[in-house]
Amino acid sequence: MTDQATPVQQTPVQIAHLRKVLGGRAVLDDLSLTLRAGEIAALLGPNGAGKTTLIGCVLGLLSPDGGSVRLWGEEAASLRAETRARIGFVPQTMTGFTWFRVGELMAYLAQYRARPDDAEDRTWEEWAALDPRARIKTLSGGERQRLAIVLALRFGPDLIVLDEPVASLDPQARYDFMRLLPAYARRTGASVLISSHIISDLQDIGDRFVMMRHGRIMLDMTAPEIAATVRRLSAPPEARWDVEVIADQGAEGIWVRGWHPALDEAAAGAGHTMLPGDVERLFLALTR
Ligand SMILES: Nc1ncnc2c1ncn2[C@@H]1O[C@H](COP(=O)(O)OP(=O)(O)OP(=O)(O)O)[C@@H](O)[C@H]1O
Repeated sequence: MTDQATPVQQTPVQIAHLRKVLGGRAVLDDLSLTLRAGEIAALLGPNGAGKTTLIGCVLGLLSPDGGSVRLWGEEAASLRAETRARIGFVPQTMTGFTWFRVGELMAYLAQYRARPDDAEDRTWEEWAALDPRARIKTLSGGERQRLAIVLALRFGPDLIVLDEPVASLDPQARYDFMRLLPAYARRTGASVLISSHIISDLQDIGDRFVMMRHGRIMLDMTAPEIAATVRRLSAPPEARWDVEVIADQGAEGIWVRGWHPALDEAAAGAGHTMLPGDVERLFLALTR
């Protein structure tokens, strides 16, 4: 999706025709995606779909083999330091820094950030509830993940990139985090790109759902768009309905896009039973 009205310098992430080859294979292929200011994009895809590779390209850790990745108009792989300081990244698992104590690492990394923000510091530190004197090597997996989240968010980033951030969190921490994160985005106007396999979590917070498979984007829609324009039909649609088949599950049904209410009567008359689109069912159909 592109937005002609928004200057590229104000567009947090603009990816055009991205191609990334790893191990002699195109892991990302002709992938285009735009993330606007204040938007939360949920990145969904089965194992190996290319989500982490895409995130690596957004963070400039991987260079494109084709196409471009721009953050606020700058090439992701060669951002200015002040632009890089606007990004918070939460990795799948936090490795390294194990010899530090929690409080020491926070203080150390604080020196490198452009805009310390005491209020944000407190919000996230209270959520994480970590002992600042604890050595990182003694933290549990979930506690390390809390630390990774605090380190990424406490300095008020304008773009937050999270790669499967909640898998190791306990239910209460995950529940609270999934409320704090969109509240932060609303409060600050930050944009969020978050990947997770826990679709129910993303359903509550995502403005847009970007579904990937085999290195390509299969679908990029908002939840209301999915509800309004996607249907599962019990039989193939008639050609004159002018809808696009996006997944054919045979006896389980056929998913179409481009539905509109005027077709309801025709479908009922032709004996179709219909199921409205929802994020989880659609994802499962598209990635089966
Ligand atoms: N350095 C590499 N060399 C070769 N292939 C790689 C390399 N890194 C990743 N891949 C392959 O690229 C594909 C995409 O991997 P990626 O980690 O981006 O997927 P993912 O969607 O994040 O998966 P998951 O949900 O399992 O974390 C996989 O098939 C993986 O094996």
